[in-house]
Amino acid sequence: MVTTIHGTPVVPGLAHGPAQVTVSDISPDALARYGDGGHPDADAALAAYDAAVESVAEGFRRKAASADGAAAGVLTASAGLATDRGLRSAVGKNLRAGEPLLTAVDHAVEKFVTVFTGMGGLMAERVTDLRDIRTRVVARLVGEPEPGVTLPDEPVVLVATDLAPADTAGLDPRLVLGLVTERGGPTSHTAIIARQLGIPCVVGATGVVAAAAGHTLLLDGAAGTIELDPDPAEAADRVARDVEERAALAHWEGPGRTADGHAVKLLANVADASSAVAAAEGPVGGVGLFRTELSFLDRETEPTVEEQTAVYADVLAPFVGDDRYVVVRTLDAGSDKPIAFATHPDEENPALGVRGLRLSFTDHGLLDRQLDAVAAAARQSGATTWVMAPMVATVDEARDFAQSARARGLVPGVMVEVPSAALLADRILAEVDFLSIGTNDLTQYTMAADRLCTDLAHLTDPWQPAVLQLIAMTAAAGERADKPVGVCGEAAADPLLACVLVGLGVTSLSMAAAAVRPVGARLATATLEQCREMANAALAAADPSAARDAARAVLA
Ligand SMILES: C=C(OP(=O)(O)O)C(=O)O
Ligand SMILES: [Mg+2]
Repeated sequence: MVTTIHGTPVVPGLAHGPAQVTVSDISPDALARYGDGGHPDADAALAAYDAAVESVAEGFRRKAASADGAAAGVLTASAGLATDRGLRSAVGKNLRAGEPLLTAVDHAVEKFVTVFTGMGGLMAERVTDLRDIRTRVVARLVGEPEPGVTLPDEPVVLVATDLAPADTAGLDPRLVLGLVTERGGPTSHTAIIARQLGIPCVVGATGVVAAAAGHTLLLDGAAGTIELDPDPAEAADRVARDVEERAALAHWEGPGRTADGHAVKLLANVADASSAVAAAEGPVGGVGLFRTELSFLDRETEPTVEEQTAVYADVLAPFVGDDRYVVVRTLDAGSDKPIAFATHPDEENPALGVRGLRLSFTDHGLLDRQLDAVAAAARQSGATTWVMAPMVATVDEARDFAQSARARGLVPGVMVEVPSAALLADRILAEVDFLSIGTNDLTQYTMAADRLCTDLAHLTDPWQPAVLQLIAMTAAAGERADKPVGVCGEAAADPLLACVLVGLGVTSLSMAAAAVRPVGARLATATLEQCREMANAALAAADPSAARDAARAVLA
């Protein structure tokens, strides 16, 4: 019987290939097994060191050959550092003094670390590289895979405990057919990058690292499953059908609607002018979330109104006309998005602290100046512009924001990210013109689980029935008030969940531009009645996995 491991599905698609296991630590068992290495003398131990170092350096050289610019330079320098003669002679000296090989390497590297640290500046920065080289050499010696992502020669399914941003950013979808991690949730860094690259991905797959090495995997990014050594012919057949289906998705051109013609606005989440220009080329009805704070991550001081106006106008400009509109979110500084000029320092618990709209409690000028800039950018560009506030928890907050926005001729809305806002959706909608549900934070606050905490990935899952219930309440309030209620968290990018959200009554879905076609194509296969059935089935399920199965069963 085929062994199947379950995780959280993140990017739909099938991937079939050998597992390449990426580890961040060398297992204590492997170190213990290696012991003193059993080398007959110092020369034999040094020869083993040379062979390990050469493999590590060769790995760096291969990576450098397929990288460009600064990355290639760094990798070539690492290859040079690994084979450094001074380091080799320090290892040799320690061996001749009677140290076992692993200790000799450790002590030699630490000696160089001390020297480099003392030199300061650029040399001190190489300390991290030195320690990375030591780990790689030790891994080679004890017969474990090198930590970090090593570039595969043939297409693989990449398996890791977790991936660093630098590891994921450079992944080549032609060589990495699929991605599976033990840790991380749907909003983790790995998930976001995989979605952008369109690589089928499952996260939170407990036990996969230990189980996958040496096996061929069939990863199903829609079901969240990883099958070990499936029947090759059957797997190849399933993958071929999936490739065909995905190719069909790539041709979906909108507009967003269900199979029976119920219209749903499909919008893009953007961070700056270049992502706005790219998104505008796709089949989107506009922007459902412009995260303004991301333009100011490196600013020490608040940008002037004129500076802000220029930034916002560049994002608005590509969306003028064609019934398109842009929802600008005011600064969501604080917690996971620290902004030097706005974030309150030294908070005990920043996720529950002064973030988002709460910054205006003590500094209303910050919000006023931003709204002045958004209004000026709207006039300059001629784009239909809505504004919304993040982290709204009370009706008073919504009213205050709406007054400030309307005074400048802007259409006001608020995000529903805090359960209190969902519970009070009717009363909040009496103050504003639309709601946008931020499922990333709504899930975090509903489940009391830090969205960045990889150990709680099963809780930070928007398929949690409690989260779906709050979305249902919010959408129902929108229907009663006849005002739009959208979703702009990562949940909107999940094609199956998108159908559920529409069934719950959500009127627009905003997501990474790369997700729009798969979501649009899936939505076009379900009638509104089926979406409602999926929503009811998901709401009634006991947990996220049962909710997914129940929703899928409606379409089967
Ligand atoms: C869209 C959201 O906002 P952010 O991810 O920027 O916090 C959200 O919380 O779902
Ligand atoms: Mg949020």
